[in-house]
Amino acid sequence: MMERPSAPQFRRKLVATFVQTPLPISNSFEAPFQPPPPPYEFLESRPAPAPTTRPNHKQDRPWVDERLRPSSRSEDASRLRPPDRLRVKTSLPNLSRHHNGFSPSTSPASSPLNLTPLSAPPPFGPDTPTTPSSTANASANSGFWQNAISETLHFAGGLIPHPTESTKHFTILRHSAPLVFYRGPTTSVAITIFSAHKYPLPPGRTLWLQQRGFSGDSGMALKSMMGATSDWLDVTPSVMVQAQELAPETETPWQRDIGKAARKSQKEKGDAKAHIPRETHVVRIPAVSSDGYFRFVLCSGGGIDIDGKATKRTLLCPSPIFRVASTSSDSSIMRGASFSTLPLEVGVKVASVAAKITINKYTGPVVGVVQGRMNKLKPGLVAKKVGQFASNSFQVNNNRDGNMDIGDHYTQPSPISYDGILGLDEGPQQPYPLKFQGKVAPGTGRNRAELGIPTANLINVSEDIKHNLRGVYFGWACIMPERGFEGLSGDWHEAVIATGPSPYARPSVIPENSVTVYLIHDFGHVGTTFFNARMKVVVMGFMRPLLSPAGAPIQQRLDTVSRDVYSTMASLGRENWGPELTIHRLKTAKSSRTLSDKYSDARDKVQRRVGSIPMHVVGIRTADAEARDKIHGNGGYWVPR
Ligand SMILES: Cc1cc2nc3c(=O)[nH]c(=O)nc-3n(C[C@H](O)[C@H](O)[C@H](O)COP(=O)(O)O)c2cc1C
Ligand SMILES: Nc1ncnc2c1ncn2[C@@H]1O[C@H](COP(=O)(O)OP(=O)(O)O)[C@@H](O)[C@H]1O
Repeated sequence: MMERPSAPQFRRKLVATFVQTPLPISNSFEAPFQPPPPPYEFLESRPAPAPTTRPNHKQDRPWVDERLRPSSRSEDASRLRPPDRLRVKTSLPNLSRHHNGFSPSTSPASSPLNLTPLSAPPPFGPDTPTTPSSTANASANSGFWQNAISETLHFAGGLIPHPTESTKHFTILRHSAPLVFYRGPTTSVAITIFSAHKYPLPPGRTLWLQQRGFSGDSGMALKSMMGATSDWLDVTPSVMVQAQELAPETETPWQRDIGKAARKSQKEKGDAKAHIPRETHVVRIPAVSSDGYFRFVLCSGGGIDIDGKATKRTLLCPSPIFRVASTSSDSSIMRGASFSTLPLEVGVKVASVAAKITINKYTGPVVGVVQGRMNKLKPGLVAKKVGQFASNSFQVNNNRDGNMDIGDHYTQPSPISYDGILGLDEGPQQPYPLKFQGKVAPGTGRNRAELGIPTANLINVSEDIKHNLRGVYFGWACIMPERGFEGLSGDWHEAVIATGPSPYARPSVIPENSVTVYLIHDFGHVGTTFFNARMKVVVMGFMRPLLSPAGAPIQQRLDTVSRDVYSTMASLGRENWGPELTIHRLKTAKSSRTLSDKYSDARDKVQRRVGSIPMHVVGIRTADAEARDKIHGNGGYWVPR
C-alpha cells in the first residue's frame, strides 16, 4: 500500500495529485493470477467449514475492545452534528482546498452536473463496459467519479492510518486501502496475519466480519438476510493459493508491507517474541455487510467439527478497521464514524454524487429501450407497470418486490418419477425448458484424458445463464450446421450440462462459472473435436448439485458421470421430453402467452438487464446483489506464508 504522508505534506500532496493524475484505486479488488492450480483442489481446501449455527455471544459484542472504542467526547459531539453540516463544496478542487470537508452549505446536487472533469477521463476499472451510447459526456462523468474516489482514498489514508492491530501473540496487517469502495461481489480486503513463534495459527482458524456501532434493527436485518443467528459474519476465505501463483504486481506490495511490519515487530519485541507472517487473506466483503466501518476478527474454532457441531470460538486478534462505502444508500453513514473520520464521510459523499451522475450512462439506455417497447403495448396497466418497473429498478434503494430470486428456482431438484428418472411424465416444468447458445472453446482436456468423456466448454454464454445455473443439468444440445462442421451430426442429442466454478480455473475472489456440455453421442472416431462450432442447448431440468471432486477417486467420478448419463437418457426418453416436442413448445409458448405473461416476461427481462448492468463499477448496490451473494458463498482466498 502506498505510504501516507504526514498532515501538512498530505495537504500539499492532495492538491498536487489532484491536478496531476488520479491515484490508482486500491488493490482491494480481485487480484490476477498466473499459473493454473492443480485440478480439483479448490472446492475443499478451506481449513474450516463455514458454521451453519453460530453461538450466541453477548460476551463478544463488537467493539468492546477499549483500544478500539472511539474514546473522546468530541466523537459524541460529532455524532450530534446535524447532517447538513456535512454538505460539501461541490467540486473536487474545492474539496481539496477545504481538505477537512466542511464548507459553506452548498447543495451537493446543484453543481456537479455542470462540472467538467479535472483530468482526461481514464477508463474506469478492468471491466468497464463500453456501451454504444456511452457518449463523451458519459466518459467524462466516469473521470469525475474516479477523481472523487482518488481524493477520498487520500483522505482515508490520512484518517484511518493504522495498518496493523496486535494482541500479545497475534498481529493483523491490512494491505488494502482503509476505504473500500463497494464494487460488486469481487469487493475484497487483503490482510496478513502474523503470530509469535510459539503460536502458529490454529488449523481451524476462522475470520469474522464485525460492523462497528452495530446493533438493534440493523443487526436483526443482517441476521435474517444471512440466515445467521449472530451479527458476526463468517468470511473465512474459501480456497488456498500458493504464493507462487500470485501475480508479481499483487505479491510485491504485500511483501513490502509484510517486511515493514515484521521489522517493526522485531524492534519492539525482540527476536524471540517477534510476530512472524503466517497467512495472507483476501477476504470477500459480502453485499449484505452494507456500508459502514468494519474490522475482521481472527478466531480459533467457530467452524463445524466432523460431527457437524459448531466448535467453540475464541478471539485471537482484531484487524485494523476499514470503511466500506457504496453510493446506493445514504453514503454519509455516521454509525461508526469517529470525529477524525468525519471528513472522510464527506469525501464519500462527493464520490457518491459523482457516481450517481456516472450511473446514468448505464441506466439511460435500458430505461429508454424498455419504455419504448412498452409504449407499443399501450394503452393499459401492463405498459405502465413495466415502464415504472424499469425506472424504479434504478432507484437507489430499490425494493425487493418483483425481483427474481436469482438462482433459487434453477437449482430446485427435479421431482423423481421413478428410479433415476427425473421430472414428471407430463414434461418439463417452469422455468424449463431453458434455451441458450455458446461457442465451443478448448478447455484443459482433462475430462477426456481422465474419464474418457469429452466435454465441450462453451464461451459467449449469456451472463444470465452463467449466473443462474449452478450444478449438473440434463437436456438437449446440437451443433449448429455451419461451414466447417458439415460432416458432424447436427441433430439434437441428449446432453449433460455442468455449470459452476471450474475446478481447473485460476483462483480468484469469485471464480467465474464455466459451462460444459457432454453430448451423449459417438462422433465417429476418438479425438473428434469441433472447436469454434456454435452449440444450441435446451436445459430440461436440474439433476444434482456439483460435487466437489477434490480427492475423489477416478472410479467414483466415473460412477457419478455414468449415473448422470443414464438418468439423462432415461428421463429424456419419455414421450413428453423429446426434442421436437420441446422445440415446438418453446416456439408456441412465445405466441400463446397472455398479456400478463408478457408483463412478467418483460419484467424479468428488465430485471436481468438490470442485473447485468455493472452498477457495482460505480459503487451502486442493486437489490439482487444480496441474492447473488448466496450463490457466491464466502469466496476469497488465502496464501500460506
Ligand atoms: C457428466 C458430467 C458431470 C460432471 N460433474 C461435475 C461435478 O460434480 N463437479 C464438478 O466440479 N464438475 C463436474 N463436471 C465438470 C468437469 O469436472 C469439468 O470441469 C469439465 O468437464 C471441464 O473439463 P475439460 O477442461 O476437460 O473440458 C461434470 C462434467 C460432466 C460431463
Ligand atoms: N460427445 C462429445 N461431447 C462434447 N464434446 C465432444 C464430444 N466429442 C468430441 N467432442 C469435442 O471434444 C472437445 C472436448 O474434449 P476434451 O478432451 O474434454 O478437451 P477440452 O478440455 O479442450 O474441452 C469438445 O470441445 C468437442 O470439440
